[in-house]
Amino acid sequence: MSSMVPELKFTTFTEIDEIYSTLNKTFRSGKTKPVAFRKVQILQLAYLLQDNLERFKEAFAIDLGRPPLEASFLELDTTISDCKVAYDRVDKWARTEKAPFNIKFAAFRPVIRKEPKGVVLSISPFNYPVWLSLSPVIGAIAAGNCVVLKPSELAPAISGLIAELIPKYMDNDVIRVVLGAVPETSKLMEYQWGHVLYTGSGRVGKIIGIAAAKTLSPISLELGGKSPVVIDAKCDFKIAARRILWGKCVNAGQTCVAPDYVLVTRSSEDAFIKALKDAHDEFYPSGATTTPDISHIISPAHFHRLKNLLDSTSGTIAFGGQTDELRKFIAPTVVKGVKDGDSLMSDELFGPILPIMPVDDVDAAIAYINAHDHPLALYCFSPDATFKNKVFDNTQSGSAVANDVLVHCATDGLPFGGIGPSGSGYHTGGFSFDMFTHMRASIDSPGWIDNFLGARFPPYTPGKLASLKRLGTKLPPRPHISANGHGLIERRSNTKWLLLVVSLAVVSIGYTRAVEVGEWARWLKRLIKV
Ligand SMILES: NC(=O)c1ccc[n+]([C@@H]2O[C@H](COP(=O)([O-])OP(=O)(O)OC[C@H]3O[C@@H](n4cnc5c(N)ncnc54)[C@H](O)[C@@H]3O)[C@@H](O)[C@H]2O)c1
Ligand SMILES: CC1=C(/C=C/C(C)=C/C=C/C(C)=C/C=C/C=C(C)/C=C/C=C(C)/C=C/C=C(\C)C=O)C(C)(C)CCC1
Repeated sequence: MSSMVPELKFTTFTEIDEIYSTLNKTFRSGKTKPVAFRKVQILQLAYLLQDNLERFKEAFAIDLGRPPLEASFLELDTTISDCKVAYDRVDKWARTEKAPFNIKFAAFRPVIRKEPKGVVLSISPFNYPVWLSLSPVIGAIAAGNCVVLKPSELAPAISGLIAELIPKYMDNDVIRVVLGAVPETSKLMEYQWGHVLYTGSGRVGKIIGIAAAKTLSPISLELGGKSPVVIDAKCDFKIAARRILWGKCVNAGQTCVAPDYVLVTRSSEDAFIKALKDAHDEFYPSGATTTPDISHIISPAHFHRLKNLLDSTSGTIAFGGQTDELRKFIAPTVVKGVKDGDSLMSDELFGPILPIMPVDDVDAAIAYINAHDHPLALYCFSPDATFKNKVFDNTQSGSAVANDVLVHCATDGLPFGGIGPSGSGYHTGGFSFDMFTHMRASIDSPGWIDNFLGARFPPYTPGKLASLKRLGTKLPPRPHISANGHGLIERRSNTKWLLLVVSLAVVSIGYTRAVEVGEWARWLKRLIKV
């Protein structure tokens, strides 16, 4: 490890106890409540990154062999941008919100107070060790919480750097980093938390979910899965191939929303693979095995997992396939003719291997997707709105992305999250703020309301019941259910309102006329007198 990168020293259990108790004390003191305090912390976090870009890039190279461009574009810039968005919008996010106007309840002056949940915990994975560690911290701080961050032990250079810099830039009584692996995370999960955000594999997600249930800590799970790509034979293969190959090769495929596999019609399989090969040769003109533009696999265990999957496939390697155990390197590899049940189709790949599964048509592609867990992302490349709608309307996934990959994660204003086995809960921007915020319902009831609501008090009488019934809800007309089971909602008749408007118009015109006639009559009278 470079001399600039600190050694990873795991946090002891005694220190974890102290951290939990200090942060709870801080939260109870109300220190994190003023929005101005939160904004200072958010800005400090942005400068933590901006002042140390070179150290972070170096740490990325150590942990993941990550090319500096990918480190900047995908993580450092994205996280700084998240800080700026939160800094600019937190005043608005944190503002007490009025409930939608409803004449029945208006007198209560109902509002939603945006309150922090308390001391929250974020457990992050190795693959995007800056963005997935610090972006949730931004949301948690913006929402006025105290935070414990547990970054991944598999990315020791980045996690160590974060642990070194957080105390230098941020309030140590409000945010702390716990370094460690399974024992330290298990210890953390013994406490009750205002909220737990877990980002990582579904396997560990289950363990964390069970632990959170024991203390009734609310939890969001950001998990993974196999994100499919559906290719329409009519799409521009050159554009589709470049984008898909980029999404597969970025961070050596170790991206939760990486395109996992491609579903393409049989007749287009070869043409699409040719487009992928052209993109590959354009990206890596002197070959993929020597390029500095591909990250390495995080650990020997993951390298061997991927190599075993590749060795056991029944598909044919169209290109790539080179591996180097010493460098934990796997070349971008496209495997053609992959069938359901293949080793490459069993689990999320999380590596630079792209299986191509030929299908008869788009219906077969949809059927395959629906027979498996809802993915974190579903990609569809097509110029045709009918094709895209067919794919998206008949499937479920965390996100539905047409004609690109990955960039939706960083698209301002969109929630990022899975569905079912790919996760629950949403983060980034205002969605992170909401995740770490308690929406505290609040009303202030005036005394005079009992003139209308006094009937709620015992002794209960038929008269009181009838008067409360008058306040009840009036439903629209009952829907007509047709033979095929579909319901038809009858349009509510507007005659009543029309009659009211017409009568008002008649009365006001009549009145004006009457006034005018009166004026004329007075004028005539005066004339006759003269
Ligand atoms: N949905 C998302 O936003 C998202 C983002 C990135 C990664 N992921 C998923 O994360 C996975 C890869 O990341 P990973 O390998 O670092 O995940 P992981 O589940 O192995 O580890 C994540 C975190 O959990 C901790 N952990 C591991 N085992 C534990 C245990 N038994 N008990 C308690 N804590 C434990 C680790 O220390 C780490 O901090 C992939 O499945 C990927 O799809 C999801
Ligand atoms: C330049 C001008 C203009 C155009 C601007 C445009 C078109 C800007 C487009 C920017 C885009 C598309 C940026 C995309 C960024 C995508 C990123 C950073 C993706 C990040 C993905 C991540 C972090 C994935 C993470 C996955 C994880 C964590 C899973 O494990 C105009 C046209 C506006 C005019 C002015 C000039």
